Amino acid sequence: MTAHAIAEVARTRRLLVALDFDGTLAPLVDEPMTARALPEARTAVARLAALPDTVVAFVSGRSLADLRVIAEHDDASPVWLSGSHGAEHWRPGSEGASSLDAPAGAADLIADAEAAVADVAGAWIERKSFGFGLHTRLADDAAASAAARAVDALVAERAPGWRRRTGRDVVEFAWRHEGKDTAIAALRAETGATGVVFAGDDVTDEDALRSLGEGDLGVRVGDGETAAQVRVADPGALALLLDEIADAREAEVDAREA
Ligand SMILES: O=P(O)(O)OC[C@H]1O[C@H](O[C@H]2O[C@H](CO)[C@@H](O)[C@H](O)[C@H]2O)[C@H](O)[C@@H](O)[C@@H]1O
Repeated sequence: MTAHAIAEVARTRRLLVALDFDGTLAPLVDEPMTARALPEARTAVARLAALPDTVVAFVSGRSLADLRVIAEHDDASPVWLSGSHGAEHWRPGSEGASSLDAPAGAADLIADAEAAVADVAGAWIERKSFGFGLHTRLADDAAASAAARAVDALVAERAPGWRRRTGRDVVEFAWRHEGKDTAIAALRAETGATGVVFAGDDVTDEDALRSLGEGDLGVRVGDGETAAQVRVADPGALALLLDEIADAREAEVDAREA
């Protein structure tokens, strides 16, 4: 099944390989800014991005600026970026500036969320381009629930229109409502892709996976319900799969040029 699906998508005229970052290219870690893609994932991404009619994009919930740091991404990179779940973009040759115009009261709300969890062991607030995330990876279950209740109550009262998303030991709140489906639609249109590979590990990645169509390939990394056709165990297994896609795509390019 997997080999057949890879062979099919690799034959498409113009291929977009869109990849979630945390938990997909990079193993999850306790301190978010220390996350890095596995070396073998970096190698596979570089192989794919160097091929003709093949575009690689990272589609992440991270703020764009943070994504560029952890992905060790610079202005010379051929890798396209969608950050903040599709609300921020960087394209090759662009400046990648985002308009962050926060709604009234956002700064006070985020400061109050920080104060609300300051004494909860293992809980902390990540400030993001369009809101914030409550992290509880290092909290026990009771503390994590208490922190979520406190923050949920604040947002319900002061910003009921903000989008709430759950992830791996994180609850995020954002005044922008784009999802990874939006990111895939924009990337598909801008790249002229005729086939898309998307891989992700988390609930938010399912927005992208559900948006895929005929001729595309969805990959779920790890456990959990999914709309993906293919599942791999972890980022190491995903790196191997990306290498297989690169092999198949190279063969396709060679055949076209012969
Ligand atoms: O869409 P992604 O690229 O998967 O980003 C989703 C969130 O990733 C980060 O949090 C997650 O990874 C951290 C580092 O491994 C981990 O400590 C945390 O428990 C995970 O939830 C990031 O901090 C969030 O802003 C992203 O939205």
